[in-house]
Amino acid sequence: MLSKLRPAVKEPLERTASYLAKIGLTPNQVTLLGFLLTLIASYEFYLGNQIVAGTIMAIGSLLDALDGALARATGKVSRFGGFLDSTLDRLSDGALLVGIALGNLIDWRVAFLALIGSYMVSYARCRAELAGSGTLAVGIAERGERLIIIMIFSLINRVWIGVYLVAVLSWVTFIQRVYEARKRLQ
Ligand SMILES: CC(C)CCC[C@@H](C)CCC[C@@H](C)CCC[C@@H](C)CCOC[C@@H](COP(=O)(O)OP(=O)(O)OC[C@H]1O[C@@H](n2ccc(N)nc2=O)[C@H](O)[C@@H]1O)OCC[C@H](C)CCC[C@H](C)CCC[C@H](C)CCCC(C)C
Ligand SMILES: O=P([O-])([O-])O[C@@H]1[C@@H](O)[C@H](O)[C@@H](O)[C@H](O)[C@@H]1O
Ligand SMILES: [Mg+2]
Ligand SMILES: [Mg+2]
Repeated sequence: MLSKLRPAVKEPLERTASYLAKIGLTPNQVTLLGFLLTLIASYEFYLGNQIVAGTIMAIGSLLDALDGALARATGKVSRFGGFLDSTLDRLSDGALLVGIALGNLIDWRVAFLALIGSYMVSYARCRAELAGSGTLAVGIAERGERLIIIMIFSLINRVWIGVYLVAVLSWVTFIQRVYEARKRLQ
């Protein structure tokens, strides 16, 4: 869903990316910086500081949109950069939910369901694309949506609602992707 917004936010992202280029940052550095901020946000969840965590998470996630924009704007797109971006996304998804669960902000079993659901969404896309489906950016709760849900509910000190929603919507998205993959890979 949110990935359809890409063309609409291309220009402000490019402008911000050109600023990052000016201060000498490389795409991989931006990827790592975003990851580091997400780890700090996870620790803040563990401490129970949901609003601080949600705010840091927003900045970290924004950097995730900016690393690719920077790579494209400066001709520094690399296969390793794409690999690093996606791999650190998985670690970030895990760290956030572990931080929320260890901070006792949610029943750990719900966090567990949300985590496996999120991983299945990403894995289904990756595996289907490898099998030749073409870009499988489909479903109600792609990564951008899942992050925004967690952010919004953290900012109102109700992250548990966000995790419940992700636990349900990620599995719905996984099923949507399985159906779509079945259609495309016949
Ligand atoms: C509470 C406040 C105080 C906090 C302040 C923060 C605020 C300034 C902004 C808060 C916005 C917040 C809601 C942001 C949430 C954004 C979040 C949902 C974004 C999620 O990210 C997913 C995003 C990116 O996905 P990918 O990583 O897959 O894509 P790319 O990185 O573009 O490309 C990958 C591709 O690039 C190559 N590559 C990558 C890295 C690398 N090291 N090397 C490489 O070569 C390689 O080819 C890879 O394969 O998903 C995108 C979906 C969509 C675009 C989401 C749009 C949301 C948007 C960001 C919202 C903000 C818009 C706003 C108008 C921007 C203003 C900028 C501002 C700073 C002025
Ligand atoms: O598949 P998903 O979790 O909705 O979302 C994500 C993709 O949109 C993104 O392009 C990729 O870099 C991520 O690692 C992740 O796979
Ligand atoms: Mg990125
Ligand atoms: Mg990323």
